[in-house]
Amino acid sequence: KTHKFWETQPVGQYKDLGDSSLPEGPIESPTPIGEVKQEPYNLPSLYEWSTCDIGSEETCTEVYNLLTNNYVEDDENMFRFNYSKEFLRWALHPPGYFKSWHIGVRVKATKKLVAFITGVPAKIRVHDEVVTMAEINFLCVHKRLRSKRLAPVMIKEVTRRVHLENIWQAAYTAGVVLPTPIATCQYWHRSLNPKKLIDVGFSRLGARMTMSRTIKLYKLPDSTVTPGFRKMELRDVPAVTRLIKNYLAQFVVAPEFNENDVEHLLLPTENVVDSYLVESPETHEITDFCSFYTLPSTILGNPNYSTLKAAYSFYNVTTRTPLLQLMNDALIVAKQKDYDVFNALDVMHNESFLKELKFGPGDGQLHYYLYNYRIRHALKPSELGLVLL
Ligand SMILES: COc1cccc(CC(=N)NC(=O)c2cccnc2OC2CCNCC2)c1
Repeated sequence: KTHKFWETQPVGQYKDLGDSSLPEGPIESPTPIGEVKQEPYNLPSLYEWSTCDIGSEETCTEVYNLLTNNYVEDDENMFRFNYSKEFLRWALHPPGYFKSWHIGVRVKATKKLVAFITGVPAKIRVHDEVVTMAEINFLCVHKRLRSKRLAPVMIKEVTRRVHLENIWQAAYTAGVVLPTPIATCQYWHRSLNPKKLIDVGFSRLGARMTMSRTIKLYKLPDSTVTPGFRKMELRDVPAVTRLIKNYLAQFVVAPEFNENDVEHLLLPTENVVDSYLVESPETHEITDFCSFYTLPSTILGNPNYSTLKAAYSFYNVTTRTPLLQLMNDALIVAKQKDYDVFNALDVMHNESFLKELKFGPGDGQLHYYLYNYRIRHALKPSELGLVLL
């Protein structure tokens, strides 16, 4: 497949594959700040750039509506991600965020928001190099404006604005293969409400399986089993930060979290992110942690249901409790909170529980990418300690 745009960018190129003489690390050197293009890239004449203040209720609603109607769908176009407004405010306002990296495209004549792309700053370690990067997300072009080549100019514009803050690398994911993935992950789903999942076509009744047998197969206990398992609270931030920093150190690519990051990203926020920990009843030491974020999907064209309530595995750490048992408690809590499905990628140590906890493989893959940073060999998913929203 020809990638007219990506062949012009500082990313691993197919022609470089196998050329182990190329060093790991930045592909291009930083541009002297005075030489970074000061003015925005040109858009087609009908459109204009519009920095979006997600903190504004009106603008957040415009972004929400654009994504709700035009963002990523599954391969069979049966579901579309339906990020909530509170999720968008949370995802786009991490410590140190730049409003200028929340970029919209509007129709000049009507001011209608028709496209969007975002970046947020994050410290990502690659092997033992900690690099400040932009995490790029929410690239969305209105369905009616597809194949007008808007995406390349939006990617160049967010790159320009990231460069203006003296940041030269980025991380992003996509369901499509571009030059060149640093890792390719499989996604898995654990049914919590199998009857609804089958009704809406997310799952199919197994061969030689009845509906009642299927409901029984996925049944979970009413309450969690690990002694000391409880919701994370503000007072837990220092201990959880220590726990997660130590745990993520084992992966080749992983975020470097400080206490501010942990407080923002992992402290429970209603309908956005849930996190639990195990506090030893004897020593009161915090030994384990699990978390998931809430990303519903609109169900396209089903008469009985409009929304799929999905939990996405986020960061999970064990030092005492078996990961299998901790994750089963996460499933139990998600079921208690009426989620229909619990999704996970095969990153970190997730592979060790997926099959045993009755996850089924999804029908797609999620590819991870770094911009302007070469990694000599693609990573196994188990070497990846980074979960993007
Ligand atoms: C069930 O509704 C869907 C609506 C749109 C797309 C997909 C399939 C899909 N593309 N799933 C994932 O990318 C995925 C599957 C498991 C875990 N995380 C995921 O993606 C996350 C991380 C990347 N940004 C989107 C959310 C499913």
